[in-house]
Amino acid sequence: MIHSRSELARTRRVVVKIGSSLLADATCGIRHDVVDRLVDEMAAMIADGTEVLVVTSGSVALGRVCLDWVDRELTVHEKQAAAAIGQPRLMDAYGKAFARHHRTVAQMLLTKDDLRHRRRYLNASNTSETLFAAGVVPVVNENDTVVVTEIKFGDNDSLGALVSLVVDADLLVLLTDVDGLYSANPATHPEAERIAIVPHLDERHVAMAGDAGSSFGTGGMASKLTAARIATRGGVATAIISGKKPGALTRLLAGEDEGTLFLCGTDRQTRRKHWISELLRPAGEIHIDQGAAKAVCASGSSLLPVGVTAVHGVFDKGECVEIIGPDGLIGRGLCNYTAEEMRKIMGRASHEIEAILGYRDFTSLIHRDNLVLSGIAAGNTEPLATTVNGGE
Ligand SMILES: Nc1ncnc2c1ncn2[C@@H]1O[C@H](COP(=O)(O)OP(=O)(O)O)[C@@H](O)[C@H]1O
Ligand SMILES: N[C@@H](CCC(=O)OP(=O)(O)O)C(=O)O
Repeated sequence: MIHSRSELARTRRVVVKIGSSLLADATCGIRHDVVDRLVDEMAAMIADGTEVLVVTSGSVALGRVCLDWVDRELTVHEKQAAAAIGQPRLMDAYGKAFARHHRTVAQMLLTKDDLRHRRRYLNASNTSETLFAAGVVPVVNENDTVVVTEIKFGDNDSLGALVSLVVDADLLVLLTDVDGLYSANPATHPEAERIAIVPHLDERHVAMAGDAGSSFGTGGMASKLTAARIATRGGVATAIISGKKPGALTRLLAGEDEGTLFLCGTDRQTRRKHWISELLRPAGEIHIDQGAAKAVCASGSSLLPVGVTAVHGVFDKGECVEIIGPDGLIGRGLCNYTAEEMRKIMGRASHEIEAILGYRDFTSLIHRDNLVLSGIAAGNTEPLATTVNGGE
């Protein structure tokens, strides 16, 4: 895990997210000069032994330029159509730019829904491992043509953060048109100052973030901070740097003072727990009494039926539920029994499960390996992340 700038020189695997504001030009479409320059830097990093995965934006922006749909708001379907036009152009640009360095690129189009399913999450992970092993550069974007509101990533910053967890990167770099987080939006506050290092991302930093600076960007600085929080909590340091400054990426990885570096929290969750806390949508609630809350929070125990006072919702085995204690949300976890079964065994001792249900696969309702405490229950002040980018 990276805890200082000097450790960046040891980066083994990096996810580089490139924003639309860098790649798209309202008159000529894709900025080949920018793609070529960034690819040159990434190819040099790969040659030095660092594995690179690119998360790229720009398909919608490029499609808009192509269709001359630049000066108006687009409907969701128009954005999807624009993405279908822009995406092959993007891949063509990366393919040609990396080919100059004798590198092959591979396209991976993902949706958040893909990553919610454990098997698909692991498939995405295995595919990228295979590509890394073959020396190929994976280029990821959201699968814009198939997403609808409930499965859409807030933006590609969050996609970059989630992908950095999927591939177990050491570093996520968000390349944009500004060289880091400033004390206020520099587009409107020229006196704002760059924040060089953020040891612990908190509400003060969120309050500094404003909207997108260009007509092609989405989410602005706020979405980059959401991404930094997701990644750093999962043990992936995150940097926001300017993609407009030649050599900035190279200097960052050499440990020099570029952009803003967000250090990893000390409370790294396992990848599985991070998947539970960041990606899954709770299907119900389990209410527990004080004794169970204490066992789960203070002793890290599995949740047993004896401490459960109520079960709300309809859910299957393996689904994610929220755990509510007498003082509020405690955490979330994956269920070993269905909601209907849980209602039958709640308040009862584990040895009674078989007599009540006719079988007993587990003594607990939620095993501690599948249970993630919320910030306060876990002993820190950050609230539990329930959704990416506050959406859904
Ligand atoms: N506190 C801040 N510090 C730096 N940039 C900020 C801040 N608040 C808002 N911004 C804006 O965020 C923009 C970058 O976000 P965005 O346009 O969505 O980029 P991208 O397309 O690269 O994802 C910057 O151009 C800047 O105007
Ligand atoms: N998947 C979309 C990403 C849109 C997006 O998040 O843009 P940005 O804020 O520039 O990273 C596209 O390729 O246009």
